[in-house]
Amino acid sequence: MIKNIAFIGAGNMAGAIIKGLLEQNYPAASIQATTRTTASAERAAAELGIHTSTDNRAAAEWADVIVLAVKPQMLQATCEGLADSINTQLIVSVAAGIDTASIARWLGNEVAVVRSMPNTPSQVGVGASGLYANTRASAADKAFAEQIATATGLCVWVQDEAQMHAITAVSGSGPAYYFLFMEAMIRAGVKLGLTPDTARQLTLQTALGAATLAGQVDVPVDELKRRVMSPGGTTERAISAFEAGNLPQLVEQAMTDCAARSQTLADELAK
Ligand SMILES: NC(=O)C1=CN([C@@H]2O[C@H](COP(=O)(O)OP(=O)(O)OC[C@H]3O[C@@H](n4cnc5c(N)ncnc54)[C@H](O)[C@@H]3O)[C@@H](O)[C@H]2O)C=CC1
Ligand SMILES: O=C(O)[C@@H]1CCC=N1
Repeated sequence: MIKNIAFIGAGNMAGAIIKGLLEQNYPAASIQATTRTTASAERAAAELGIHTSTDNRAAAEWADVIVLAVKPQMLQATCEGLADSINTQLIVSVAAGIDTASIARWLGNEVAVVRSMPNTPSQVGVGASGLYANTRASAADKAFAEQIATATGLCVWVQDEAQMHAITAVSGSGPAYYFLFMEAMIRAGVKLGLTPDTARQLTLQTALGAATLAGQVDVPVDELKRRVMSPGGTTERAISAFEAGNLPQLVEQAMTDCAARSQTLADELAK
């Protein structure tokens, strides 16, 4: 189904979703976005090929669906500025932390709100989004939010809004963990004598191969790991070094800190 979608904020995340939608042939004429300054609106229009402006209210009034894609710290002021322009539009918020009750309150209460936690691979059709809907959202609202999410990748619904913090820790922030790991592997490959280009190509293809294999065979990831590790061979040494450095515990700590930050944003900004 085609509806008019206004993105309030046209930064990294909105840009990734818009590119993903356009890639799926969603009509550019049915997407608008706003930014804070005229210069950034012009940049976004040139990059995305859609109508942009700095007029949140005009975009909201044009839209059937409003995607809130500003920083969490900007969300309250942005919603309060939009409140008079909200009638029957569906609100989709991608802001980390902030709960649907706060968003509805800032917009005037009787509002259907779907909270989405997408990630930047949405830009190339392999995003992963977690969705939660408030009780005002109809089946049609949920279906449209799901349409946006599935146009850009995989999506899962949660019934307990508190789980959005964990989703942020797994998939919202997750791409950055893999990029950090790739960065480290490329650097180590170069240190071991490869050219930067060769190290990069092999690292990226290996990440893609591992994720594709894990997704396509019905084998748990620990068993897939074991199948790479010949007893007394090379991989065993690498895995031993990761375990000696407590990599699994470090990952757990990082994700616990990430989820806690999401909760703190909610506590601080959504009073
Ligand atoms: N970057 C990511 O990987 C992800 C980000 N998010 C969420 O997406 C939201 C946006 O994050 P990013 O895109 O990374 O930030 P960003 O800084 O790249 O983009 C923010 C955008 O908001 C615009 N903006 C600021 N104030 C505005 C206002 N009053 N009216 C209209 N536009 C305004 C800016 O001009 C900019 O285009 C955040 O709430 C974040 O929690 C969610 C999932 C993943
Ligand atoms: O780092 C952040 O706060 C946002 C939310 C999830 C990914 N990026």
